[in-house]
Amino acid sequence: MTDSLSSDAATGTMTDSSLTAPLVAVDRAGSELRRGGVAVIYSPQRTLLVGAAEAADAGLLDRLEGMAQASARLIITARRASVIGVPGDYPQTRQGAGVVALTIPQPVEETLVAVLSDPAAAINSNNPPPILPDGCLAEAVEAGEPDEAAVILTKLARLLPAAIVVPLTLPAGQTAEGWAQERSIPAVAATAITGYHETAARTLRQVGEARVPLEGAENTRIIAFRPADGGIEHLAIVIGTPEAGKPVLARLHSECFTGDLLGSLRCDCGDQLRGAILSISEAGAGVLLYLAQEGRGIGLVNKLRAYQLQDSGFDTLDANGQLGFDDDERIYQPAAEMLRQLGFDSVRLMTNNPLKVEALARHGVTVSERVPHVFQSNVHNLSYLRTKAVKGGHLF
Ligand SMILES: Nc1nc2c(ncn2[C@@H]2O[C@H](COP(=O)(O)OP(=O)(O)OP(=O)(O)O)[C@@H](O)[C@H]2O)c(=O)[nH]1
Ligand SMILES: [Zn+2]
Repeated sequence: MTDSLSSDAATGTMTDSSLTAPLVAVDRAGSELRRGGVAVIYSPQRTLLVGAAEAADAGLLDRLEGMAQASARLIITARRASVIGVPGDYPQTRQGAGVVALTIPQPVEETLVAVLSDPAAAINSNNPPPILPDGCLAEAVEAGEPDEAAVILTKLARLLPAAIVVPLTLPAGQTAEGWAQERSIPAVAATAITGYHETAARTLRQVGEARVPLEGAENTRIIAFRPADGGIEHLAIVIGTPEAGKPVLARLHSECFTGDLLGSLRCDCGDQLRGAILSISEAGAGVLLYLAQEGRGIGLVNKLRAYQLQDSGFDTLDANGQLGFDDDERIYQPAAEMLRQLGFDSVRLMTNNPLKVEALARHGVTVSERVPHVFQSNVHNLSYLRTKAVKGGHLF
């Protein structure tokens, strides 16, 4: 591999090994956290040894504090901090709210980590918010710090958004990467984590394509796009032959295992997916992007957790907040990149969600028209749809 940009002959896309290396480092560190292991996250100023709060049993906590010879702190999102009643001066918005570092009693106990980071543990512990023990200190973390990257890494790993971190004092002359390598621990730069989504989108390339006749849309091709770290693929479902140079009828559909595949009545996704395919087919041509961002970007497991919270009274947006997520964690750079590679720079977008229109425009795709995409509600999804309209600004 070379460090220079090179053109992929089959797709015309650009690949760059200097983009791939950080993606792979993020992927390795995230996998390690999912397995209950530790990773090193570094910036020019600070190096942290990190584990996922979700995996924090006594063994992991001992390992973190023992290896780093320092006290662990719990990093949670500002949204979770607000839910559990952490006092302090940190942003408490519903979107992109940053993270808070909690200094908690030493040695850090796994049950306290669970109660602070996991609403299910908090509910089961009969310990309703505010649940912060006396003497805990909360500190807002500056954007770009490795602590913030640690939480983003847990999100990328589709875990609860919370991390245990211990500062590392490196021996003179040793780099964070060198320290980690000696101990067979993955190391990743904080900037690689914070820039992951954008970099991954830039490296998407077409890796597979086939004709797949669908019910009601027989002239259909499916094209798979994969990022350079071998991460999860997004799919373009191209129906008919969209005319070049004219706005293409397009639907951005975020993966919903329960709705799309199982026909869950909790949401409207199944109807929207099949409805979009039929409408595009009836219109003659268009494209549906099937985006791998289940549960508005929080992953299937966290969506199931959110459903459980909804069954105890929280609406779809507040359930995300209880877990420490933003209302909507989705990103649309991959969609914009796929459209670009397919040769579409202007779309007639089938959506009720103004955020999708804004996001596509921000990523350089012209939305010439918003085409409403509304389906009949049912008794199970009525309040979900109402919340999206009243609190989420969806246009029904
Ligand atoms: N976190 C969370 N995700 C949900 C819930 N219900 C559905 N989803 C996810 O929401 C996404 C559905 O979004 P879309 O239909 O693409 O988008 P939308 O924001 O409703 O906008 P439209 O284009 O108008 O449909 C899928 O990823 C679902 O898995 C929920 O209660 N909580
Ligand atoms: Zn759904």
